[in-house]
Amino acid sequence: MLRIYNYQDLNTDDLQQLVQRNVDPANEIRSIVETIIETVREHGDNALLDYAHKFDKVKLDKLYLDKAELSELANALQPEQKEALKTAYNNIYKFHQAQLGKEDKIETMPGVTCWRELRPIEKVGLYIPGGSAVLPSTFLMLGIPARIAGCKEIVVCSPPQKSGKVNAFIAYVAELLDIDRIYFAGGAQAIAAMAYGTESIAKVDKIFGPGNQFVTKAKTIIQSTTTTAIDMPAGPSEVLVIADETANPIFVAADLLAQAEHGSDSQAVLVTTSEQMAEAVIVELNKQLPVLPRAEIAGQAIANSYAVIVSSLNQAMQFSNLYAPEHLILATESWEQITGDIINAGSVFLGNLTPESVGDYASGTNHTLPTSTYARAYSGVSVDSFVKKITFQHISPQGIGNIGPTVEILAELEGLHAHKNAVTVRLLN
Ligand SMILES: NC(=O)c1ccc[n+]([C@@H]2O[C@H](COP(=O)([O-])OP(=O)(O)OC[C@H]3O[C@@H](n4cnc5c(N)ncnc54)[C@H](O)[C@@H]3O)[C@@H](O)[C@H]2O)c1
Ligand SMILES: N[C@H](CO)Cc1c[nH]c[nH+]1
Ligand SMILES: [Zn+2]
Repeated sequence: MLRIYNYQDLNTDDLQQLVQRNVDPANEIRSIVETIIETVREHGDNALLDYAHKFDKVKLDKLYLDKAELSELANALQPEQKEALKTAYNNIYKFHQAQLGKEDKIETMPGVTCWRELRPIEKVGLYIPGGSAVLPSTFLMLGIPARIAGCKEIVVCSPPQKSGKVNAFIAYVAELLDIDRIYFAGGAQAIAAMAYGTESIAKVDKIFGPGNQFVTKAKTIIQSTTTTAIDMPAGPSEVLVIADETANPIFVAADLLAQAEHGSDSQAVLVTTSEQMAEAVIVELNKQLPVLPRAEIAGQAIANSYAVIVSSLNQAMQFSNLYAPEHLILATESWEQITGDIINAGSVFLGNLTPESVGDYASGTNHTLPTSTYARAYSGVSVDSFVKKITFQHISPQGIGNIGPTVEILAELEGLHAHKNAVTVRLLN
């Protein structure tokens, strides 16, 4: 069950150690992933077929499903299941569509005009996890902003299921998003295939999507070794709940377990101003955990998690900013007083009636979020992730007279005379 720490007993080193997660000290995962990447690079589709057999225990006779096959699979859904996916689709679409705001042109000096225009990234690769649970919600979270941005080519990879197919929910989302094919490739091999290209799978410009430690390590490796970019490291799920005496321990325990059930390497942290709250949450965890179908996985994640007792909500926020959680829940009626102090978090859930699960599925925000302290520097996926913002400038006859002398002096002080001359010739002619 949850280990309990007292914030006041922790020194700086203890705190640094406590907030570390998913470390790969002996580089075991790195070395497995490097071998997989090299093998896919050399052997292309054949390597993908072999890895599907080795890791997913599926003997594939082909590497993808096309539109007609997906459509047939999607027929198996019940009307209420389709409705739920459509509601999620509509909310996510609405929230992301609003991110496409147009920027004004700025005249920095008379006759000197600068502005930015969006252009979609042409070829994008979406990774939809499917190891311990198949996540059609992730397909919505990646496919909707890709479509809104206007990406031309969308490659989708997901691990093959035992049936040798994808599940009907994934197939239906493919229909909603008008996707032509889904490739059967999971783990590091899928990331390598999209970064290098294979006989079947096109090389893409940027790879998106969450995944386990193999997927996340592969993304960080290909980011530094190929010309393919990535959205961010979005690894094993995590949540940090800040709770005071106004929180409901039943809700808090349920929220901790919701992320714990993703995987044994997930983490669910409670930071509370009240020792009684910590005890009440542990009582609730003991009630709720054993009846979960994924109790074993969730139990392992809870065993890797902990609670921290703090003296105030401000101290709670200090710890949370250091931890930089993927998901931050403010289980307090005073949430409005502390939201301004949030510095590092992927996505935030305010008050006692806002479960993290709404963001996972259907409120509209994106659930592909930075983990493992990367929320200190990265944002979650949005339409911005799928576009480039290209800067433009135009100089009028009046503008060259205004800006030219400044550039001549700056070029001269850097000793770059050809730069200076490109201005001078315009001023003189
Ligand atoms: N941060 C986010 O935004 C976010 C969102 C959704 C899910 N997630 C996380 O995504 C993860 C999904 O993980 P998953 O495992 O269910 O699915 P996954 O699709 O990420 O990984 C499955 C693949 O891992 C590979 N694999 C498994 N064992 C291996 C081994 N021993 N060696 C090499 N490769 C191996 C296999 O190829 C398999 O196809 C979870 O940790 C979940 O918490 C994170
Ligand atoms: N909580 C996950 C992100 O860490 C997203 C997800 C998908 N389905 C359920 N949850
Ligand atoms: Zn979740």
